[in-house]
Amino acid sequence: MVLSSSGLTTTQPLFSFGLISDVQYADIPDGRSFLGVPRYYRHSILVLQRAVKEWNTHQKHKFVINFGDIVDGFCPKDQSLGAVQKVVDEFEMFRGGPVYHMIGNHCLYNLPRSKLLPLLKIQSLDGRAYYDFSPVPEYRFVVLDGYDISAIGWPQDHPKSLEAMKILREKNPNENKNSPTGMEGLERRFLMFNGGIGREQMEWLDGVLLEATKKKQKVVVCCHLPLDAGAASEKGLLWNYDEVMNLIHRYNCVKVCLAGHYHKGGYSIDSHGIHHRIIEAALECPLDTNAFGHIDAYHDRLSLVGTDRMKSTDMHFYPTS
Ligand SMILES: Nc1ccn([C@@H]2O[C@H](COP(=O)(O)OP(=O)(O)OC[C@H](O)CO)[C@@H](O)[C@H]2O)c(=O)n1
Repeated sequence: MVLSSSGLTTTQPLFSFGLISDVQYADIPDGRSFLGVPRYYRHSILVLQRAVKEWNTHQKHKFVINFGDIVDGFCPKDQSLGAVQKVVDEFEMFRGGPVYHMIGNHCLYNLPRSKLLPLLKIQSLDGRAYYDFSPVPEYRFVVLDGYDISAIGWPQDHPKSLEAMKILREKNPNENKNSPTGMEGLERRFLMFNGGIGREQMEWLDGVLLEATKKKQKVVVCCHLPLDAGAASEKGLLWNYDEVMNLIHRYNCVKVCLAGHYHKGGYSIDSHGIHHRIIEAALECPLDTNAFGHIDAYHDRLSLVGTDRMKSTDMHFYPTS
């Protein structure tokens, strides 16, 4: 406990970290999404620069998490490598500790995993992009690879690509597999710009949650793709979000799931008391507006302190026996 400037006692967080999502930078003029929402491709890197400056000013953040889609799919392909490097370099200006990246669909429109993962410093075998880390003994972060089973990012004849195309052919009747036309409700998630978690990653997740439970750690699950329909459009959900959540619900250790992809942002608490917070996109910030923030982590809650378009959210953990 410390005394605040108002004279009230406050509890110090165990640790803090910065967060930002969907920078989707490209050196191209402003444009719009498929559905007509304005996108500010050049301004988004300025949002990131302001974020890093603020995180450095705080001098308390232990690390930063980038929730994916570092560069936009409209980035001219001969500029992809340079554009990703340019955004990574901006993240590297963070002085407090490591920056943890995850991959999104727009990253994969630009570069194959073999080029992308080293640039994002995601150490992996065979192109896998899932990992975990524990910044303090009380907490564990799990970063999922939502494009493990995906029709983008793997060579066309790769087993994971073939598995993804099979799912899309079975689930999506449209010729354009990015289109949800004629699909109903939650089935609308079976779009090519989404993906799924494969069996091996599910087994790995099971092992991490078991170990975290034994160590009495609180777990924060991070994925580019949202895991709860209450917090995002069904068109943005992980294909097998239901299987992943069924696994997570078998344990009591996961307290919060954080994601990007659904640019508007969102928030829900699911039937097991797990908080789902979707992070507002930096890409959709008009001139001189921002969408970044930081999270203060306590024993009993995560408190997201957002800037501008990123809403602040207090996530108190559901009591477990
Ligand atoms: N009905 C649609 C929607 C999109 N597309 C094409 O799919 C590609 C990806 O779309 P985009 O909106 O850029 O994807 P984001 O990751 O930025 O956003 C995801 C959603 O917001 C999730 O809720 C792009 O080439 C679109 O033109 C399409 O063909 N048909």
